[in-house]
Amino acid sequence: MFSEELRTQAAPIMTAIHDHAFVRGIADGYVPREALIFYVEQDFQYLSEFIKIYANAITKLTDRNEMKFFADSIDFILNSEIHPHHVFCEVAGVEYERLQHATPTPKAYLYESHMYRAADTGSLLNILAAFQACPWTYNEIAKKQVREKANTNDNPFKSWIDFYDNADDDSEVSLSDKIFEWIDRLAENATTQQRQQAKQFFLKSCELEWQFWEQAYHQEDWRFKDVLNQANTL
Ligand SMILES: Cc1ncc(CO)c(N)n1
Repeated sequence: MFSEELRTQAAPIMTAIHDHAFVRGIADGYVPREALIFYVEQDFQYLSEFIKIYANAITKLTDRNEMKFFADSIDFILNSEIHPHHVFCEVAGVEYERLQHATPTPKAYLYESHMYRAADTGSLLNILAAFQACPWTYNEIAKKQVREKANTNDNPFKSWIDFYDNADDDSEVSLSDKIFEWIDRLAENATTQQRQQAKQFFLKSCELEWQFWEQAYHQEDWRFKDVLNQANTL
């Protein structure tokens, strides 16, 4: 199965994500305030781009069920995925509304551009492969932390963990499993070269997920951020 190959090859990246200080911090109930704020600022922008890319993907579809999948995903980001952001804001003691105006950092910009590049190929397999790192890695993080019983009542991130553990709780099959099934169906009719290209999109997205935690943890920004900000006000 193609999706099994994807998971196996991404395993070292997934392990590094589980072990990342930010992700461990969620399990342990402590993440530095600056890291939480930086994450929410960047993730807010990232998810807005995601909505646009999903909307764009709909234009490549003819099947109503497939359209519904992307429409539901947009709805999920707009109406549900604000919850985990609120959890981080509450722990950091900042208002969410204050964190919605950031300039995407180099790594976030790279990840967003990578998604657009996948969408530009016009191949649904590439688009799904590039997107899949997003629900897959978060669901894996949450499932592992639930197995480790990290979601205790005294963990301030309990409801973040529970959210991504049950991100799709109206069904037995998780959202990321459904996407892997869809990827497998498309891969059956793809050439070896097309599968390789999709794999590159998936694996790079997995690394970019790791990079996203990393840049937030260390607040890695543009070296000349003041130049960018100044140019905005002129
Ligand atoms: C960067 C990133 N990846 C995945 C998710 C989960 O949807 C998220 N909120 N942000």
